[in-house]
Amino acid sequence: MTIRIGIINVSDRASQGIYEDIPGKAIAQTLQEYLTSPWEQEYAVIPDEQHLIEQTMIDMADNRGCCLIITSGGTGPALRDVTPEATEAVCQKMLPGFGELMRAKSLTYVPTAILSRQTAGIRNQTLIVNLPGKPKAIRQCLDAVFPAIPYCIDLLEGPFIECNSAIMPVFRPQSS
Ligand SMILES: Nc1ncnc2c1ncn2[C@@H]1O[C@H](COP(=O)(O)OP(=O)(O)OP(=O)(O)O)[C@@H](O)[C@H]1O
Ligand SMILES: Nc1nc2c(c(=O)[nH]1)N[C@H]1C(S)=C(S)[C@@H](COP(=O)(O)O)O[C@H]1N2
Repeated sequence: MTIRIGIINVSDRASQGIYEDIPGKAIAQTLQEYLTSPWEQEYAVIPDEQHLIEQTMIDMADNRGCCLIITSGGTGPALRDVTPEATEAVCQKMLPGFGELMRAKSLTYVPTAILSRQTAGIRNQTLIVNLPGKPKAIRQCLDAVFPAIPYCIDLLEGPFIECNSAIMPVFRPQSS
């Protein structure tokens, strides 16, 4: 089973070319370091438009076979920040522990971590995880939650993801 992972940078400015797409590239770079299994990426840089975010997530999950979609940006309190709303709209189940853990870890770096409403959820067999848009937040948040992601994808009957244990200590319960 091919491991296909979707990366979506939600940013008005990056999508207009005003910012370089640093967060999206940081996600791809981090996954490249973590995974020893071969994987392919689906990639998008889009503005903070809820309908477009939902359509991009649906396309990556339903048509392009992504077992995992990671978003960056649009999780804060600003008027145009709607990534968590889009995530909830396309998911059947939410996994609030992801947001709780990422905020807790992020709080050790910046007090404004509480401003992120980042969450995670499941659409059919696809796990969707939100990260904040700050480039530094990408690695900090992924390091916190990625140990549980391969097992989550096992439970969704997706592909078996193997990682470099020195860089990413994945945890799978013994009984699995
Ligand atoms: N390429 C980048 N270089 C430097 N900082 C960045 C970059 N992309 C994002 N950031 C930082 O992360 C923050 C959040 O970015 P994000 O794009 O999610 O939200 P934003 O500030 O609301 O941008 P926009 O209004 O364009 O959607 C930015 O305000 C900025 O401080
Ligand atoms: N690890 C980490 N988390 C972080 C930050 C950060 O710099 N590092 N910035 C916070 C800030 S300032 C905001 S406004 C929120 C939301 O960011 P977003 O709208 O770019 O998603 O993420 C928060 N979480």
